[in-house]
Amino acid sequence: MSDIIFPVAPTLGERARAALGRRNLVFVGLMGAGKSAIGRMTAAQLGLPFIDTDTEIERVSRMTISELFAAYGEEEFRALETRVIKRLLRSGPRVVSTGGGAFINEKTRKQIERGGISIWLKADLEVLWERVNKRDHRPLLKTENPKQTLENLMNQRYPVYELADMTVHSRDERKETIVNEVLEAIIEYTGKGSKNDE
Ligand SMILES: Nc1ncnc2c1ncn2[C@@H]1O[C@H](COP(=O)(O)OP(=O)(O)O)[C@@H](O)[C@H]1O
Ligand SMILES: O=C(O)C1=C[C@@H](OP(=O)(O)O)[C@@H](O)[C@H](O)C1
Ligand SMILES: [Mg+2]
Repeated sequence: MSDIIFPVAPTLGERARAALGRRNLVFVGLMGAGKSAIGRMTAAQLGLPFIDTDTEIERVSRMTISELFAAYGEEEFRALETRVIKRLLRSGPRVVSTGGGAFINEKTRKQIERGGISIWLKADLEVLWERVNKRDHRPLLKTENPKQTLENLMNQRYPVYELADMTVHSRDERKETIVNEVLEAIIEYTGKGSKNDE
């Protein structure tokens, strides 16, 4: 008796992986948007390696982000961030989650534009605040009024994040739902004849 082979429809992750091709996927957005968490889960669905640029910076410098800011200041941190991201994007494909300020730095943004496709996780102030409020490892929020600081950063940065190739609304929903929306966004974006098409 011959075996009957049933065709199996590719999963959403497999379809998005095929659409991405050799390109890197780069998460951008404000602190608390979910870049690190959603990036890691997206990489698992795509079957690609994941790297968080803050984790990589901490590994190479053997210091925490807070220690780096305290010892060398934001400018030095940005210079290190630019170098690390440039190196990470040279090879791939992988999923890269950046720190919130990376895409705002023009040099880093150009590298991201050349080295991959970018996705902005866009979130409202209340959602961001609820999430960042729980931890105190973000040096830029060690101010008198961190919620106001976050709002100021939103006003300054949202026009720049708008330049990302894709946008997904990060909100009070299960992380799996957001990951699925990211995968759908990749399929839609690449299907439209995106830049760096393969
Ligand atoms: N959709 C979500 N629902 C609930 N919590 C989330 C969601 N997305 C992210 N988080 C949580 O919010 C916090 C901040 O997320 P994180 O990935 O560190 O953000 P970022 O890297 O953008 O600063 C983490 O504790 C993360 O688990
Ligand atoms: O917004 C920023 O300038 C920063 C965001 C942080 O990363 P997350 O966005 O992952 O919190 C981290 O890179 C650093 O504290 C600076
Ligand atoms: Mg992060």
